[in-house]
Amino acid sequence: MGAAEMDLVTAILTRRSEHFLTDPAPSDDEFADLLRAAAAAPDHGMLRPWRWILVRHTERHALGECFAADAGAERPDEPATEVATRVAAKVLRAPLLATLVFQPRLGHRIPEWEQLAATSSMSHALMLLLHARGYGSIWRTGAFVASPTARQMLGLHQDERLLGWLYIGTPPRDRALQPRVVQDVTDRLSSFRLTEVAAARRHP
Ligand SMILES: Cc1cc2nc3c(=O)[nH]c(=O)nc-3n(C[C@H](O)[C@H](O)[C@H](O)COP(=O)(O)O)c2cc1C
Repeated sequence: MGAAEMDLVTAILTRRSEHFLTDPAPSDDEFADLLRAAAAAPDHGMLRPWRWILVRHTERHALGECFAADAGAERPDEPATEVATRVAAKVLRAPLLATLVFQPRLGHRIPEWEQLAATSSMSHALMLLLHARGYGSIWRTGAFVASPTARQMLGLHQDERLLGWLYIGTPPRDRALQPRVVQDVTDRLSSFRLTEVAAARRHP
């Protein structure tokens, strides 16, 4: 990883979900390289309870057809062919669709929610690393994470859960890299004071 890459605060504040992405996307080797770094995210028990399935090129169309097959059943008011065309085209919004699969170790001493937290931490780290390299990404979920057709085509096991897709590619060239307006979240912050506990005990 090059030292010239963006500093951490800049990367965090300038990363945005990118809705329209084009070539180039990272190669398989570059993706693996970034993933090795992202996998350093905190992971209780170091279980790495996840895997990625990369979908590119014409394989995207096969995924789009899975989405269309499942969407058609859910939208009876719209003509089926229109639904199919619209939904199938969604996969063309980026050259690389990295499928995030959660593989919880069931019955493990590390609870499932902690495994999910570790997976989410890794995914965010990966988005930041992609951004620092000049790529854009967006984590997309929606109803298709439950698509039985997509699950079957991608070869998911029964205990695995689809957490969605990182759509990855290059953002438009004129995309301004403005740091976002930092939100005040101090209302989500408090400091515990022992004196308050003592007061509550005295006056319950
Ligand atoms: C788990 C997860 C699922 C998401 N699913 C979608 C989605 O299905 N469609 C979408 O447009 N954005 C999706 N997003 C992106 C959020 O909408 C986006 O992060 C949010 O609007 C804030 O924008 P920002 O990432 O540019 O800060 C998802 C984000 C996360 C973390």
